[in-house]
Amino acid sequence: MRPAVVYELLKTDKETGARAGIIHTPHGSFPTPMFMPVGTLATVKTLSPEELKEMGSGIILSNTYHLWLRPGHELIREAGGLHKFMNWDQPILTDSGGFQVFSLSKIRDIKEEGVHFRSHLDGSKLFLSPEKAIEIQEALGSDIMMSFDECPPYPASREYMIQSMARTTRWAERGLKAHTTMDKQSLFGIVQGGVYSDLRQQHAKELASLDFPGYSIGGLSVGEEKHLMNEALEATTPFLPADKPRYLMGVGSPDALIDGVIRGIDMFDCVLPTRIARNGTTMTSQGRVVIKNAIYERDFGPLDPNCDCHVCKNYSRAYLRHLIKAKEAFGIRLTSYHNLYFLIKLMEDVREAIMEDRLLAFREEFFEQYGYNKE
Ligand SMILES: CNc1nc2cc3c(=O)[nH]c(N)nc3c(CC[C@H]3O[C@@H](OC)[C@H](OC)[C@@H]3OC)c2[nH]1
Repeated sequence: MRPAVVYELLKTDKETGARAGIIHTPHGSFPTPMFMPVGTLATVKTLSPEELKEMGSGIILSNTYHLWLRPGHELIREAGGLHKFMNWDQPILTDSGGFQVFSLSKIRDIKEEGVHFRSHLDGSKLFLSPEKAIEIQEALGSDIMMSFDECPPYPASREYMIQSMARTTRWAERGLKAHTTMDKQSLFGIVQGGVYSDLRQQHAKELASLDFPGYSIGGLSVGEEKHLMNEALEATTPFLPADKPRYLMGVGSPDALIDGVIRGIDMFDCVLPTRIARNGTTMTSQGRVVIKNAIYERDFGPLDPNCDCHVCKNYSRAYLRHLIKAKEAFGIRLTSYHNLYFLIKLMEDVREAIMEDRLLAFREEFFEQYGYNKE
């Protein structure tokens, strides 16, 4: 079966094994490494599809769990699918809902057939399974779908992890069977294993043998220390096929993105840039700027003098500070736009460094400028 998602590897950085490539999907192609804006409820909060295209966002995310509960996947199917519903004609990636069940709903009961839980909206009884997660994502018309998995709580014992991984593999196989109703495959397997390197390697090999068109690395960015995430990646990516994309779920901050690319990751998502933007915290080439800080009251310069986004070219720190303190919606739009632009541009700069075999030098310089080395 020809997969709908095809990875084209263009270059591997000589020093690190980091990759530059292109991912082709039914709704178009995008360059990697790529940061993917999160649009949980079928909108990247406060920003329009036109603005997302303008900033270079090649693909956005939406969330199966949330859209299933509200407005419902059948409604979106009747609307002609998620692309039409939200007026986004480029690639969309959706999660399987597993993570949200475990992170949002209090009462849940995990069984072999799936997870019984209550809606976090109205407490109604719900049931999510590998087959149901495929049905919802196909109704949405997602270009890249996630297998239904368990993202175990952190920390989890080895015994729990071994049982959970085995069930996640069985669920992944059920998803592959349920998914062939589409004429092409666009389902990613999700590698678990917590912070146990041997389990990470084992699960990567297990899922690699199922020949998915792409692989997500789950179970991370759940509170573990940065070095444990990096070690988990080092135990995982070498055992995933080099000709398939790797997506690190829920990551993240500028340093974690660069360190993930160095360890063979191609795709990232995180709510961080839009979440911190809502209280006026921004990412700039000189590190974080918390715009509500009084030092910016009469700072009529750009948010980031090294950024060429329309926010940094047209608005001052003093104006942004005024809007955020006044809780003006336009202020949140501007900080959200800039933060997403910053991470998408960072991935473009990283991609260029890979093409020129100078990623470690880039990392050194970026960390210095951003102020990471001061920590
Ligand atoms: C923050 N740290 C983090 N670690 C994660 C680990 C997993 C995991 O092991 N399995 C699954 N299935 N999902 C995970 C997710 C959720 C990503 C989604 O969560 C949504 O963002 C909150 C977004 O939905 C638009 C995104 O869609 C792919 C994680 N998020």
